[in-house]
Amino acid sequence: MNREQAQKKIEKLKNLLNQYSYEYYVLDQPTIPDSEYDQLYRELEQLEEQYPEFIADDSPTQRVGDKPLDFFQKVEHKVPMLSLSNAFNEQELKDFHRRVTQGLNEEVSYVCELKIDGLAVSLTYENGKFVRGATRGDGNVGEDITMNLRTIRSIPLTIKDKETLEVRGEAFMPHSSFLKLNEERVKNGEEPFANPRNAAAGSLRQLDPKIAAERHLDIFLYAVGEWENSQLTSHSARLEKLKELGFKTNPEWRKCSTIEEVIDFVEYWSKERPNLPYEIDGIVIKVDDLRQQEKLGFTAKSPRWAIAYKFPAEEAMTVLKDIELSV
Ligand SMILES: CC(C)(CNC(=O)c1ccc(Oc2ccccc2)cc1)c1ccc2c(N)nc(N)nc2n1
Repeated sequence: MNREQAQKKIEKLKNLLNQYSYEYYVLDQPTIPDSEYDQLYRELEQLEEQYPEFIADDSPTQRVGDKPLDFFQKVEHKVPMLSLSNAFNEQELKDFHRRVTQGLNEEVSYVCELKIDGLAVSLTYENGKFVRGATRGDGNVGEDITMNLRTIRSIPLTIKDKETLEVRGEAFMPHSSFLKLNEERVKNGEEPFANPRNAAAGSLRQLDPKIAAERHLDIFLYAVGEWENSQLTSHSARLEKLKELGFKTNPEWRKCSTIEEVIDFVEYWSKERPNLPYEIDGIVIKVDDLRQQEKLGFTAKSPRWAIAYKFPAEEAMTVLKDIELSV
C-alpha cells in the first residue's frame, strides 16, 4: 500500500473504531464482538506507527496520554456551574412547586432526572472537537483535567456537528468498576475507597492519565453552559439534542406535567435505586421551558427553577456494607 492509500486507510479505521466505541460505550449496543474491535485497533496502531504524520488527535489510540502532568491548570468557567438547592421530603417538593407556580402565574411542566453521585465536570467543544474538560471547582474556577476526561470512552472526542458548545455532566464510577478497584486495593494492602463518588474524584485527580484510564469511569451529560446558535426552547429538547450529537445522557429522565407525577417518579426511584448499576443520591427536578427558567432566575448560587430531592443517606451505607462484605 502506498502513502496515500495508508492515509485513507488510517482515516477509515479511525472513523470505524470511533463508531464502534460510540455504540459500545454510549448506546450500550455493540454491533461487533470485542475481538473484531481489538483486531481493527491493532491494524490502526500498526499503520499509525508506520505513518505517524497521519495520526489524528481524535484517533482512539490517542485517548490515553503517556506523560503525567506536574499539576492541574486552573480554568475559569465562562458560565458558572451552579449548585442545586435541596428538598428532603414531599412537603418541601410541594413548597418548591408553589414558589414556581406563584413566580410564573402560568402552567408549568418539569423534567425529572436521576442525580448521579459522582463529580460535576464541564466539557468544551470547538468546531465539534473536544478541546477542554474541567472540574466544577467552586463553580467559577475549576481544574483542567482534559487528559483524564479523554480516557473516559463515553466522552466523544469529536461530535456529529461542528458545534461550539460547553456541556456539563456527572463523571462517575459504575458499581462494577468500584467493586473491582476495591478488591484490587485490598489485595495490594491499600485502603479501599469509601464509596464510588470518592473513587471517581480520586481517579480524576490523578496527574497520570494512565491511572485514570484504568479506573473505567463513565459520564452522563445533563446541562449546557455555552451553546452558540441554539434555538431550543426546552430543557427536554436540549437533552434530546445532546444525545443526537453523540453525548451520553441518562435514559431515565421523564417529563412530568404535575407535581404528583414528580412525587411518583421520586417514590419509584427511591425503591428502584438499589437495582441501578451506579450510585444516585437523589432526583433533580427542573422546570422544562427555558423561557420560564429565565423568568424565575437564580438566587446567589442556585437556580429558582430546579431542586434536588435528596434520598436519606443511610441507604448509601447499605450499598457500602454490601461492598465491604463482598471484598
Ligand atoms: C441545573 C444545574 C444547576 C445545571 N445548570 C447550571 O449549572 C447553569 C448554570 C448557569 C446558568 O445560567 C447562567 C448564565 C450566566 C450567569 C448565571 C447563570 C444556567 C444553568 C444542575 C446542577 C447539578 C445537576 C446534577 N447533579 N444532576 C442533574 N441531573 N442535573 C443537574 N443540574
